[in-house]
Amino acid sequence: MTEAIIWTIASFAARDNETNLADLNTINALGGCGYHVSTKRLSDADFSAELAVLIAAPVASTIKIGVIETITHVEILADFLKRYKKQYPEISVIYEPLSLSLADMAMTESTGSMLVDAIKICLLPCVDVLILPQEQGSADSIRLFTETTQAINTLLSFGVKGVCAKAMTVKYHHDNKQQSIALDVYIDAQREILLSSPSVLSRPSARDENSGVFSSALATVIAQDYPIDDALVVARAYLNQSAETWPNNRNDFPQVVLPNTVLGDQLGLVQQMQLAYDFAPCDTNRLGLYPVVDTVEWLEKVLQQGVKTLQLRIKDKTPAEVVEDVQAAVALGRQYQARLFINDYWQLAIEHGAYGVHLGQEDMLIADFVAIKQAGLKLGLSTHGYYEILRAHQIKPSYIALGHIYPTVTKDMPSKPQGLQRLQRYADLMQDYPLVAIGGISLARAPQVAATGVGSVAVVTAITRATDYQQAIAELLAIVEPQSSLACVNDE
Ligand SMILES: Cc1ncc(COP(=O)(O)OP(=O)(O)O)c(N)n1
Ligand SMILES: Cc1ncsc1CCOP(=O)(O)O
Ligand SMILES: [Mg+2]
Repeated sequence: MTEAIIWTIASFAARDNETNLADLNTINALGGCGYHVSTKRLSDADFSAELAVLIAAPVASTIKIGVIETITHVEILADFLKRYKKQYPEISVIYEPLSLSLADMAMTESTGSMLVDAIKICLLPCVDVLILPQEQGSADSIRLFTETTQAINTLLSFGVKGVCAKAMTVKYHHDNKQQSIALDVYIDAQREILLSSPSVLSRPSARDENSGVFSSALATVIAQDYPIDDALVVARAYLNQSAETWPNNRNDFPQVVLPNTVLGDQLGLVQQMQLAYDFAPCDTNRLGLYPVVDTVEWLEKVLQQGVKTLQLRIKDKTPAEVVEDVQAAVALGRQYQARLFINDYWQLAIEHGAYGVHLGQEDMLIADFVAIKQAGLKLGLSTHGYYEILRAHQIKPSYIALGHIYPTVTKDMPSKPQGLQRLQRYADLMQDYPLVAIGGISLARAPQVAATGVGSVAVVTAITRATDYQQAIAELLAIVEPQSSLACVNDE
């Protein structure tokens, strides 16, 4: 893994050393390596010279910008960033101007401040993520939320790629009591993310919101190649804790706000999803070896080798053609007392009484989760990182699948492979769940995957393309289920 290099460029009117230290501590705590340029009291020529020195430092993965005090510094920096981004298009620029408010920044006409105007015109088009504090004025949460999303959309029109309005205090009603939470709202062209955390007052150990630590944390996580949604979640968890380590306590992580929840309803989120919560638990937290196959013939072959968790994943037939396969699959699952999951075809799974269904993130928008839950089927959900794991956790499925761990030839994946370190982090964070690792897991890789503590390893080609599938299953079972008791599971 290449080193995560973060450059920080800022001038602080007060508390310089304290703030710079907080930045660098954050970067170190989260596994990055920071290089800092302080712009304070620098002449324009000296500022340009400092930036030229930075060019000689190791290439940045992300650049964090804090307070920039003068119009010419803004112009010099914007010019520098434009040139640097041309040379290194992968680089991300995170900007947290601290003293500027969302409302001021989002004004379309001039604010009367030439500095703010210069920031909007010159700097924002070079910025990937702008982080602004939310004004705490309104007692009406829905209005505050609506105004915030409008302000963010205005800012996006200035050319910044994504905007996060951070730690907005939202009051809402739950169980006849008024609750107060801190809400982060992030919007870019592809996504809108809402994260809720306990209010700052109820978290005495939380870090100072106005110290620039959020953007340093975000920059450091992005520098390690985490996508923006995951980086937001980790940065928020870091702010919510006091420890100077990568966050790993679930209490510190935010909750993803979904429609059909008390908070989601009160924020006026549109209900596109038929969501249900708290699915039937699996009969074990350790689902063991989990072959995923595309024919009834393969189901029977793996069942004959003692497999107790398996999935029928058919991608090349019409729904009508699949009916008989699902029927036969359910019958086999019963005969072998195995946990049979049906991928995608949740209606057929309900109709024919499968043990469970496996669905992906996109299915959350279209599948009827209420019907799946009411039918008593177990639900497995795919996830591809922190954000999706927390989103799945809101629904409390029967298991969470974590993927893809290694490159896979079986499915075109839009995301990058997670790798073992991330898998270990997810396994530690979600250890109370049945977890399934999937994607590119070969016989040779299975021991390291199992050692992360996930109770189940799902494979396709490790079995279906093995020269001797029976031997492959025996060896995989020995790795994943060393103390397998082969308990009956369908006699409930
Ligand atoms: C155990 C397990 N994990 C993940 C997947 C992938 O499911 P999904 O995201 O729905 O993608 P498709 O399999 O439908 O292509 C899975 N099937 N099983
Ligand atoms: C269905 C699926 N979802 C994520 S990776 C994957 C395919 C896993 O197949 P293989 O074990 O052959 O990499
Ligand atoms: Mg699917």
